[in-house]
Amino acid sequence: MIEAKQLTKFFGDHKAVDEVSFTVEKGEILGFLGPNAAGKSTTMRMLTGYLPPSAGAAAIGGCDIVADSLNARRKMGYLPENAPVYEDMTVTGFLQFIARIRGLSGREADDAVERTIGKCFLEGVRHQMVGTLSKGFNQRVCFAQSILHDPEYLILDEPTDGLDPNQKHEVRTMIREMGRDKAIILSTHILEEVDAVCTRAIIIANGVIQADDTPKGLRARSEKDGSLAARFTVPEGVDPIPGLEAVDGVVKTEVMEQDGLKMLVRIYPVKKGDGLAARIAEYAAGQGLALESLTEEIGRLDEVFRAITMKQES
Ligand SMILES: Nc1ncnc2c1ncn2[C@@H]1O[C@H](COP(=O)(O)OP(=O)(O)OP(=O)(O)O)[C@@H](O)[C@H]1O
Repeated sequence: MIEAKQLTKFFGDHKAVDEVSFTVEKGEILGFLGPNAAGKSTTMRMLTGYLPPSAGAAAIGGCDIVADSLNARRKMGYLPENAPVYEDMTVTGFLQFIARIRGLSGREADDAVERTIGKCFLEGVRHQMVGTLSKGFNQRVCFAQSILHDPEYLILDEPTDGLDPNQKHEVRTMIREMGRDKAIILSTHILEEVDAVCTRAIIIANGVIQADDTPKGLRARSEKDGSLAARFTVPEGVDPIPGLEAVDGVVKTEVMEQDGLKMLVRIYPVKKGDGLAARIAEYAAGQGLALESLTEEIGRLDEVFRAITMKQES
């Protein structure tokens, strides 16, 4: 388990991280989301022992990151935001160097390097100098060093930053696979990454956790989640809105589009999933509204993210 207990960090008078607490179990992939300067990297640097907390504590697999730092670091892989690499080494040479730092030697080190080169799709550049790699391949090498010793716990600061769409897809697939038996935290600005990879997400703003939920649970916080989008044509001279608002279980409606007699109306239910769509369809048929489509909306993470983080800023 990765455990953060009231982690707090001051830089001078500025409280960058404010009593952040959470746990991540094996089998979980936690997305760490937040606007710029929210405190994501600072939290990760404290979790990995690169930055001492001003208050609070962190433990990796039961080892305190300050009091039992060496054991905690052995158990984890860390991909920092601007990961340092040795530019004048070849990719293979760099990974062999990392293997030695991780205490591997001989056959064990060779096997770990080969396995990682395969996993991270680095075969084609294995003899190239790290300093001459493209940004995306450089990021893959950084990722490779974090998983070389097959750690139980992984902390990844923006792991797909700088990758092209195909590479992003490959790295996400890899993270998902590794997430089956490891505990993983990844920070990202990309909300689709949360849907693609994470089993849970934390939204942090101004150093404080604002939400900690599954992607589905976060989407459900959107006002639009569970609302109905009804597209229909009304008979000449008919205003359908008062009648729609009087249907049992409707809170309010919102006209999204109107073009002559054609309308798109959003209908908000009192309670999600209580069969309102059937009642709306029945009402439309009774009133001669020609219903073209009636769909249930799914809340969007970007709306929830904006609502949560903007509220914090204002
Ligand atoms: N070494 C430091 N000295 C002083 N202030 C710092 C230091 N590191 C971070 N900060 C400040 O702490 C706050 C949080 O920074 P942090 O890098 O953790 O944010 P972040 O959420 O990772 O942002 P981004 O998404 O932009 O990478 C910011 O206001 C930043 O300027």
